Amino acid sequence: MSLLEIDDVVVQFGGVTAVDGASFAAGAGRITGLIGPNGAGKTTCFNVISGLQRPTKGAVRFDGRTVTSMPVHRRSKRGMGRTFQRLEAFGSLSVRDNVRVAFDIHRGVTGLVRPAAANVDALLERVGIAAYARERADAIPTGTARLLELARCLAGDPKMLLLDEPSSGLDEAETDAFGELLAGLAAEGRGILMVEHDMDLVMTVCDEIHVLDFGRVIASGAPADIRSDRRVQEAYLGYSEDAADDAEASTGDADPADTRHDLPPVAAELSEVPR
Ligand SMILES: Nc1ncnc2c1ncn2[C@@H]1O[C@H](COP(=O)(O)OP(=O)(O)OP(=O)(O)O)[C@@H](O)[C@H]1O
Repeated sequence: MSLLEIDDVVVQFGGVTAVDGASFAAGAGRITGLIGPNGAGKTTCFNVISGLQRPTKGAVRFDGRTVTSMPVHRRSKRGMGRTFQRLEAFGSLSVRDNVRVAFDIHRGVTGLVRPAAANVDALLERVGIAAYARERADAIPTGTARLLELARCLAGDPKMLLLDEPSSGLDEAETDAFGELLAGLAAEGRGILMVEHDMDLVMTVCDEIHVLDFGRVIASGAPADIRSDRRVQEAYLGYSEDAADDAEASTGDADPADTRHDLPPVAAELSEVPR
């Protein structure tokens, strides 16, 4: 049994089916990617997993227990931590105080017992933002603010981290360091499930990837399998490379890949991932 299991989840918003019978799992000690084109249902799945959205149908199991109807704070207490696309830190507090408050919140302590300063500073150091400790949270760059979100989440010592576009705003060197940080967190036995548009990062760090399209899981597997999966290529590119080769062989037409500069960045990146 995996640490996190999503079983046949459906979410309908009026006439819109955002998630359409999705089932997938994410294990302890593993980095699992949840990818898919815009509007595929990734954020809605995250909301169902973390408890912000009640599914129309289906179940979520976490750490051996069905949590489908469990409120957000109880899931959090059981070891589920989440970061958001929008940033949640207290803007007027320093980076260090934001992490200090997160320790307090997770321990249910308000002001009476302070977390050891060493714990706060060690966490800032670990996620790579110690240099910003004294800065106001609303004055730091977006990428750094995302790392602050992660630090606040880690203050709760979660078994499972749900990360929504964690690398956006990071430059290449910061993204490499972030990938190493994720690998270290997984090596400690934490499960990581992340929605991420940076395909290089996803393909480098994930042990397993689930691909959503129109609310359905269209492929699950190791990065190498996902890269070459015909349905995934079709979902991102509008055609598969096998089909393109077939068409070229029969008509002599130009390779449709020549039009890839018109594709959204994520699709272009997927097509450029080395095989
Ligand atoms: N509260 C809502 N009310 C109505 N429709 C919604 C709502 N939330 C999401 N949707 C629709 O559900 C579908 C899935 O949206 P969702 O945000 O989960 O996709 P996503 O894969 O996270 O997209 P993106 O990569 O652009 O963030 C979309 O068609 C979206 O417009």
